[in-house]
Amino acid sequence: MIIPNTGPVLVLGGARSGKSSFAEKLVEASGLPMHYVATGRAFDDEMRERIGRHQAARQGKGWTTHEEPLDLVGALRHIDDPARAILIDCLTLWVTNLMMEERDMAAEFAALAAFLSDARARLILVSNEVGLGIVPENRMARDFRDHAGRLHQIVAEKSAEVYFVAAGLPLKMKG
Ligand SMILES: Nc1nc2c(ncn2[C@@H]2O[C@H](COP(=O)(O)OP(=O)(O)OP(=O)(O)O)[C@@H](O)[C@H]2O)c(=O)[nH]1
Repeated sequence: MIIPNTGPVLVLGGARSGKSSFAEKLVEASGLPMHYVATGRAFDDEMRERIGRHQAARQGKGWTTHEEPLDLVGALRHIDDPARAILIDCLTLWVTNLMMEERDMAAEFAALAAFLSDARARLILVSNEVGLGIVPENRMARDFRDHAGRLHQIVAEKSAEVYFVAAGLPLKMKG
């Protein structure tokens, strides 16, 4: 059975909260061909190892992987199709990559919002909720937290469903 696509789904959570596996289950339950858009970059051995583990976990399950650290909207437009389910993992790494390249954050977020308004594929977007702790000591970390918070509000507004995952348990916040 194919569940109707009512609009994008945003899955938020902390590190190791189980948000990615919850999001993967939503995509698998769609019954549609599954596309994984990774924004992560292998900067060091630890990240290479992590990415390798994720790739191994998806192996043989029918996922098609796309790696796009910066032009997320371009990559999504390229594969947007009503007969596909697309998992975007994750928005906070995209924010990190945009900041590293000193991109215009407001313009990038507006482009994503515009895409979400008319996207045809079933979209599941994963992101880290990073705003719950104490105020970060350095300026860059504070800017990152603020960009992520703004982006989450923009994406949540465009989403049909929003979940917050903690301890492997999803809490539905919208939809
Ligand atoms: N470049 C690239 N990155 C990938 C690939 N698969 C996964 N990743 C990245 O790995 C990241 C997730 O890594 P983790 O830190 O292990 O997971 P997490 O999101 O903190 O953990 P959970 O809360 O359990 O989901 C994602 O945000 C992806 O961008 C891939 O095939 N290529």
